[in-house]
Amino acid sequence: MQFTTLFPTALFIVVTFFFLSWLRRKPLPPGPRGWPVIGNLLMMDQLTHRGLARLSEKYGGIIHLKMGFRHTIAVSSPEMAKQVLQIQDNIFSDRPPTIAITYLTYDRVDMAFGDYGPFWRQMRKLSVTKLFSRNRAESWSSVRDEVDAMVNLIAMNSGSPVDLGEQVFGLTHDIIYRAAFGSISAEGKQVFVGILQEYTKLFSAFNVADFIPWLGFIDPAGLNTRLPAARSALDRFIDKIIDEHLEKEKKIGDRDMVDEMLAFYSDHEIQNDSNDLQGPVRLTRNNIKAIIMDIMFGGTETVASAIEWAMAELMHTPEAMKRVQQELVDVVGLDRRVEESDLEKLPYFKCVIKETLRLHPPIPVALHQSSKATMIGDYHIPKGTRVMINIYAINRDKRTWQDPDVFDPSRFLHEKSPDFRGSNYEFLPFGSGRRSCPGMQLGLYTLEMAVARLLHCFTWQLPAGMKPSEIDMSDVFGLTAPKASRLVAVPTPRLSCPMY
Ligand code: HEM
Repeated sequence: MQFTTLFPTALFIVVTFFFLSWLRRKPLPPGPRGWPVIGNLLMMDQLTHRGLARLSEKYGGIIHLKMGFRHTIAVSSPEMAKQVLQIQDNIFSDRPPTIAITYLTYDRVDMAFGDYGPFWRQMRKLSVTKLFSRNRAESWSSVRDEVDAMVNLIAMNSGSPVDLGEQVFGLTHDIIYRAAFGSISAEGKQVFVGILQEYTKLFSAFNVADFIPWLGFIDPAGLNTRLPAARSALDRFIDKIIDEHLEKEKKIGDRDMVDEMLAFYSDHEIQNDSNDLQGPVRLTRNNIKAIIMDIMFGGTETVASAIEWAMAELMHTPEAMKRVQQELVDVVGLDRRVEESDLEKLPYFKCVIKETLRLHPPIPVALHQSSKATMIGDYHIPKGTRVMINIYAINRDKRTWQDPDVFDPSRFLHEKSPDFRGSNYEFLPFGSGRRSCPGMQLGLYTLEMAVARLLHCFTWQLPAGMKPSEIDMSDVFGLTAPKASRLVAVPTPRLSCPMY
């Protein structure tokens, strides 16, 4: 056959093939129509837990948005969450790499932001067995000591309004700072909290280059200078701590999280795509710094916001407050402090904790990414699609929960009520599957000890005749969803034993 006839025939076959596969391709999930090039970028301010919940009422449990060049889906029903977190967990366990995250985590050499793979599995194993394990008694004792210190401080100010929000955010910073670095230097903590706050702002800042890469020169938030400044501040701070730790050998019982990681320290740069799962774990300075930031992000705002929400919901619902405080009197009495061993004997208190995590999941939207193209139901999900799992919307799904927006701890008294350990997809405060929270035990312990002691040691009143219905119950959306305004209340001691 001559070239002049061969070429058009081949071209016809190729074009027909692509046209037919395009026709056969399944549709993307439903969602609002976007504009050419920018897609749905103008809806950016609606992509909060509440905004996405509203969109899902209109379009269903899975919706598609095109953010610039990026396919994005939002999952807001238990059935769709099960698809992503269990049935196709192997495909949906990557994390979306934004420019800020990649830079601030030294190219994602940590656990929380790294993609699923052999390196991530090694980091996860190290975290679960060495850092967050119940066997690391030091972390658990730092929780008890710091909760006691907070209660003592509040007792000294009894009768006057206390900014409970500020107290509990300070508490979780102290706990994690001490568990990570072994000390509680006030000056060091202040510098570190400053770095942490800037990291939080940078992680959640909108950067148009994440969606349309050639628009990177538009930088209204000044990210191009703020990112290097934030990372250098962290380098200066943690390098000094690592050097100090390397100089001092510590006994097993005195080891903090940095000591635990330094046991795997290597000066040589390692490949984070290494397939060598059998070989020993080796950590560079950058790994250690990035993992410390995971622990700080994972363990501070999440727990603090849950403690503040529990207290706010109880003050907003006086019958629930009365019932939980009566249970503490009946089970523990008023002549000693509530201890860890009492917690299992406090069924209503446990329900208060669950109901708080249902209404106010500390991470309202979990972010994942697909590693290859797949199908969910009849919908096509392209490779590299960003997935927003709307835990907030799932925990308030009308089909599962009666009066979903009402704070009613007794709904969890029923034997068959869902549990939060990851196998009930209608209640997911800690996520589920491979990327679920590795710090759940430590987080729950802190949350329960702090709330139990605040409720047992004091009665709480609102300041200056304020009514429960006047408490501001709105939240702000970021990596977590804390109360928009701090909870202020007046404590009166109620135990007969000395408080400080
Ligand atoms: C009430 C307390 C807490 C809640 C509700 C919570 C919730 C969550 C959720 C929803 C995720 C994401 C799951 C997903 O992407 O599917 C997560 C991940 C994570 N959490 Fe927690 N968390 C809490 C406390 C903690 C604590 C105390 C730590 C550490 C000290 C921690 C460390 C982490 C880390 C490192 C990840 C990332 C895991 C990975 O990507 O593999 N969390 N947490």
